[in-house]
Amino acid sequence: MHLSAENLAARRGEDLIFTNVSFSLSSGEALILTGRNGSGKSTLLRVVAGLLKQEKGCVVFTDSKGESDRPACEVSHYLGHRNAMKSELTVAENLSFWKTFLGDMPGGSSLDIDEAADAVGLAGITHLPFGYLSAGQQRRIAFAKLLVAYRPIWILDEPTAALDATADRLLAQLITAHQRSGGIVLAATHQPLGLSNAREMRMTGFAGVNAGVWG
Ligand SMILES: Nc1ncnc2c1ncn2[C@@H]1O[C@H](COP(=O)(O)OP(=O)(O)OP(=O)(O)O)[C@@H](O)[C@H]1O
Repeated sequence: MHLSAENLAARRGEDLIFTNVSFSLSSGEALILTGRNGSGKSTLLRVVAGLLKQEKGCVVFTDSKGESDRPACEVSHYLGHRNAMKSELTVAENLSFWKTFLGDMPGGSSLDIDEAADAVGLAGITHLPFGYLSAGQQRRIAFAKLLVAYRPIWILDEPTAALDATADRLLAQLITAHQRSGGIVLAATHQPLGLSNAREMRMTGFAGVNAGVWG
């Protein structure tokens, strides 16, 4: 399995945010995007997740059979800045929705709702409305969404935002387990995630790009 990006460029509004961004990740690998605020980390993640159309370049996912006919967004979990949960619904209802909506892909397995809540250290509160949870608890449950439906690629934007040190370690363990089972991780962060098999790519925005590339 393989995820690659070739010469990506992206625009937000009128502004060109980056050009010529390439990477290549195989099963079990992680790429951590770092860089100052506004350098384009979220933009790159959104392009790979299929939420934003790139200006140039391409993203290619190749499955374990060597086939590249599925877009990366179809085989990815995307955890953005927002948690994508309904405040009025209980934790169990939110996770059940995502489990049913996303379903599993071939090649891996998922947890049931209680197992996923347990995996993020929040067993026993799945009956509560999501809106009652603290910011860190909400983030943990947003992470549990990744566990209730199998996707080989995890795209994570500031996954540790609002998390305490225990949750940081828990999340690193879950990411590591995903990598060990052959998964690929692409994450943006300002804090070290404590992953072992991870490379870093520092985003610089458009500032360092040579003039003239748009010829
Ligand atoms: N919808 C939009 N329209 C116009 N410009 C945008 C839009 N969204 C983001 N931008 C700009 O794109 C640039 C890159 O933003 P992006 O969110 O990718 O940065 P980032 O590296 O993730 O930053 P941070 O570390 O603050 O999360 C910023 O200058 C931002 O102002």
